[in-house]
Amino acid sequence: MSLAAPSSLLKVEEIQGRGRGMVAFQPLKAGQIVLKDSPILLYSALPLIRQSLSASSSASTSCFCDHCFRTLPPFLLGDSSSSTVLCPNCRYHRFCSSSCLSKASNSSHSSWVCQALSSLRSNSLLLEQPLERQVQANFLIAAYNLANISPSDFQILLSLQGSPDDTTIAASKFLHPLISSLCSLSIISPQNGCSLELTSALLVKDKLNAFGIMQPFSADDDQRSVRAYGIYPYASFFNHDCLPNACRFDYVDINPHEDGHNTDFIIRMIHDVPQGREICLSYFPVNENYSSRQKRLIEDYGFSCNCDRCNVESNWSDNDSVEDNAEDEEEVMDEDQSETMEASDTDKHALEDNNDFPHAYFFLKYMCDRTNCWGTLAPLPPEGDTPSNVMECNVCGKLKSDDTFDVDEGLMED
Ligand SMILES: C[S@@+](CC[C@H](N)C(=O)[O-])C[C@H]1O[C@@H](n2cnc3c(N)ncnc32)[C@H](O)[C@@H]1O
Repeated sequence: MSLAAPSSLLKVEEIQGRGRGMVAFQPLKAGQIVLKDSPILLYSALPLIRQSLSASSSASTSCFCDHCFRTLPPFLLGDSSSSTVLCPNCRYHRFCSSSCLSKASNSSHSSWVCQALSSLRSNSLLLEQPLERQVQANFLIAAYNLANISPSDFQILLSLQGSPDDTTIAASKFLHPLISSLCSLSIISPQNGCSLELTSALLVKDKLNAFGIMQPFSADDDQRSVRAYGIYPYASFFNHDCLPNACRFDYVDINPHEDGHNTDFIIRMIHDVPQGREICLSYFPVNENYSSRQKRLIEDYGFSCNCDRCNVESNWSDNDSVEDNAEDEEEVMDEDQSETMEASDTDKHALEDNNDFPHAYFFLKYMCDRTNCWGTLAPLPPEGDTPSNVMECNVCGKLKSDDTFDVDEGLMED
């Protein structure tokens, strides 16, 4: 199944050596929103049996809504003032409202999912497995459920990039017998069957295409964990670049409660690009060094990166970090250079010939400087033809003006 073009701004094209990718269909402006996407499938990144939030037996059984993944307030048994609701069947999964429970009962927490997850929670073989295997089980339950509740979305999932490799085949050899023994899997997915091959194919689609929906940013926590994973049908066409020209924003826990779009993504341009240029995201924070990026890209996504930045950094010693080099560059950059860097990325290439670290401008201008954040900054959307000079961090949400002075956040709320 092929998806229609996601918007008039982008088209999906075959890119040599990279499969499909997203290409600018017209010149794009810094801050411009080029895509809004909603997940076709979401699943929890937590272990099958979650730790309680406190040692008390009356403590919460989970800390996110099991449908929209909004953060839930602590839940005390017997507290009738709590607006959160438990699934009346399993009494385990919790939802932020009766409306979310009702939506979930017809979709993400169907009676099949409810029974399947309950049986997995009593499977000692699976509970002894590492977290990754348990989360893959969560995914497979969600994916086979999708086959039943939305066959067209299931076909979209199957059409995403990825063919099974040794790792996913090994995982499916363990998981497939477990999942296929669950109550009437053949009823849930009649037209697709439930073969070992299908389970392997699903696992690799997930591995290469799922986006992590992170815990809220906290300056005290340098290891933000993932609360859930989602499959986004259009956003999964973006290829990776270690110097991205667009970045992903989500407004989890911020989007209005009722609208059902808590986990939607917005992709915004970091800077101007001309028509025909490929639009790429970075699949992880841009501060990682060359060897750790290459390792992640090979292990998690099955390719080695040969982007401009990797070509430069492959010659650095292992101890060099972008921060060290960016600081060195900051000292030598004069006013004229800074202005050049605000211009289009055609100008960027002019800078490249002269520096050991031609991409220093990116880290100075587009990397958030808040402790433990490592987010990327993109301008707010332009108003008409007028570009915004306010940059927003896609991790901590900090707003700052393009000339690096913090913006009064009260003023920004209007
Ligand atoms: C989320 S998908 C991106 C879209 C994908 N190219 C497609 O055809 O659907 C991720 C996969 O795209 C490919 N890919 C992404 N960025 C790449 C890059 N910079 N160089 C080579 N392959 C890349 C890898 O196969 C990766 O596992």
